[in-house]
Amino acid sequence: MMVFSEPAIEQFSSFINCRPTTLFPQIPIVDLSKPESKHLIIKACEEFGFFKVINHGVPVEFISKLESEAARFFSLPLPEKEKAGPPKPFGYGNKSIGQSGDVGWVEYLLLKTNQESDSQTFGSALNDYMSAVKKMACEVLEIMADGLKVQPRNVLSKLLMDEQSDSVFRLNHYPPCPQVQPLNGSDVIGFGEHTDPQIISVLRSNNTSGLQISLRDGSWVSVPPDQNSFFINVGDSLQVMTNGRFKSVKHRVLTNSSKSRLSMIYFCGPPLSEKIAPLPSLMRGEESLYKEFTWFEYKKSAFNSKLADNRLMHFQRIEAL
Ligand SMILES: C=C1C[C@]23C[C@@]1(O)CC[C@H]2[C@@]12CC[C@H](O)[C@@](C)(C(=O)O1)[C@H]2[C@@H]3C(=O)O
Ligand SMILES: O=C(O)CCC(=O)C(=O)O
Ligand SMILES: [Fe+2]
Repeated sequence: MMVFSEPAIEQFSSFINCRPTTLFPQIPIVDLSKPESKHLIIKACEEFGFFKVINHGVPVEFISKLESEAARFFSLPLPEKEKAGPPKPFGYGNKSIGQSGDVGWVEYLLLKTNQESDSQTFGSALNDYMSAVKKMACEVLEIMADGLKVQPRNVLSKLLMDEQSDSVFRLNHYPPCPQVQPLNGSDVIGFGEHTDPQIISVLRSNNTSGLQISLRDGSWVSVPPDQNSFFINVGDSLQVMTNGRFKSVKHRVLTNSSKSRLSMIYFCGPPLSEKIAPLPSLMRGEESLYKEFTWFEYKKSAFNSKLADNRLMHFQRIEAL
């Protein structure tokens, strides 16, 4: 059972007034089985830093098995869930996100990706799902490299394939938040606005709405949920690797008044020692917009920041501003 009680919502400070919500019907859809996918991916990353993937090859039974295991986990009594340990860096958390005081109407589980899980809770469902999603993420990154005309085509995907890859997996559960209506139509924040620090994030959710992305003009649009597809976010690291040609997408989750949302996200990170810098073949004589740094340095700084902070700001070259 979820631990959020009625009085808790009154103390809960994360409300925003953001109605009416605009839908995002023009969301780019990339069919991975089609040759034009490379052009569509580049256009989507340049325009939105976000797109939806169909014909992804992740077996539907892997998805539904993990979804039902996750739903079972989140329905356990709190002391059972807390046996997963606090989310510092891996474990179960609720309401509190990160170490800098952010809160959301969410409970979650943060998990390692680079070692076979012997989880009693999830059995083989976790490994099956993560392996299939990692394979699909590599395919997306290879098609992206083709679209960018950078070689070798595994220049990005090899960072995920590396044994030391610092990827993270996250299960988020947003219980229904029925108290929303009386509060003057305000929305309760499930997960506050932020960009993801990694290369790309691969998100799958059940059919409950809530995810919003920010467009280049600063407006927020709601992403219609689609449980049969995956959504890809451009992260800060890919912004740097493309020297700002792609921008990491600002996104957030608002709670739903009647349905719970369950999302599973694979955050594709490089090894800690990896230098995050623009890909040389993308730099036609231009200067890097960013200082040199490793993923370890970026992650350390990111994990000390607030969710909504512009984390890349500290790594921009002043001369290039
Ligand atoms: C407030 C925070 C939570 C976060 C670490 C941070 O200090 C800033 C980035 C946040 C984020 C967003 C994407 C992923 O959900 C996440 C696991 C990550 O890598 O960066 C979270 C971090 C977290 O929840 O610990
Ligand atoms: O749960 C979601 O749908 C998105 C959450 C998110 O953006 C994150 O965990 O970084
Ligand atoms: Fe995110």
